[in-house]
Amino acid sequence: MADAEPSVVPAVESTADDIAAMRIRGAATIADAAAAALATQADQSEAENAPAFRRQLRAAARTLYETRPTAVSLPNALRYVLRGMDGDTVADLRSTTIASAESFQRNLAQAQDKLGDVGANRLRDGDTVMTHCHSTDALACVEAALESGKHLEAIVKETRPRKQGHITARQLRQWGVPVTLIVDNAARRYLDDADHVLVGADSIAADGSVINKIGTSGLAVNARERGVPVMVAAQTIKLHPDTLTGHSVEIEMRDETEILTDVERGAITGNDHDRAEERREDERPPETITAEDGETDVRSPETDAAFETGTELAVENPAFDVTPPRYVDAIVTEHGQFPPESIVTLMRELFGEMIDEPWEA
Ligand SMILES: O=P(O)(O)OC[C@H]1O[C@H](OP(=O)(O)O)[C@H](O)[C@@H]1O
Repeated sequence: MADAEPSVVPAVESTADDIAAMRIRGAATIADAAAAALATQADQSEAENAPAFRRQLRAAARTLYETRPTAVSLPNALRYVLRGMDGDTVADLRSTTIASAESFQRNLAQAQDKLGDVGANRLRDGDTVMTHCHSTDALACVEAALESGKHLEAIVKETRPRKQGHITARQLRQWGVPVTLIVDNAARRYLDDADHVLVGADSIAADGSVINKIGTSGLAVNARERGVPVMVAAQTIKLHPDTLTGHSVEIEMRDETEILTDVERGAITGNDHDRAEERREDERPPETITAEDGETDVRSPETDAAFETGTELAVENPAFDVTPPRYVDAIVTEHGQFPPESIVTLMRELFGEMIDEPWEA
């Protein structure tokens, strides 16, 4: 019989729920919360011996890992913390794991400050930046520029469906930056007023592709056409090590309810109660169909399809897209700025070729 999954402390479960529901969101913030949750697991573990402690920490990491698939900062955080777990006793394992989580969180904050200084050097006094979504790495560049005395203005894309642009607008206004909020579809029109497009990243692939909030790639293509440079602010925990060995980055598909309420769905389909899973079983075609001549047919994909016609509505809600490196001018990290095509050298230096998944061990 397989061993039961080790229990994880409630704080880990609630952090995982918050990440999945995007109450905790943003790649760096997710990484920070995941490291904190592992520290809490270590602190509150009641494991009786070292192997049991290790199993619990791995289970906690798996619980966090399975929340959202795209931002690589999450597995990179889990790897970092679990690599620091060291010792032969529960006491040693506890203290080293907590120290490792704290060290990760410190590095995260320092990296953001450093990349902010690098990014700020690209911004001139009087520039206008166009932003997409809400990125703490991107905002760190603006903050550093403001602190060095530069005056900036911002055109902030709303960023449907979750409107994280509103968070960006609020933060920029608190810093005294004049903000023009626009709907996503107005971006091309306002690019003529922008000196930079400034975005963050959830993952960066070895070829320099940038995986960021849905809408980034269209913005970058339009910016290239208008001659506006695109700057991606991404500390190195956003570099996706699996892409060094040919893996691609999974794009998260989120629930359609972020786009459509049930009432809106009903208005489109003409059906007030149109959720497929809620359709009453007696509305479905029978398993067998008796034709007028008495012949009996088994229900087929064709008859199912006919039933669906006119009632089903497909809604797709990808959370991220991929911007090819040719549309990106610079990736700004805590190690300096890189043309996207050369980011692979930094990835090799930081990660090597082989990547483990310590939560599976
Ligand atoms: O790490 P920082 O720069 O804060 O955020 C990076 C990215 O994380 C966000 O994803 P989501 O809102 O969690 O889906 C956005 O796509 C943002 O650009």
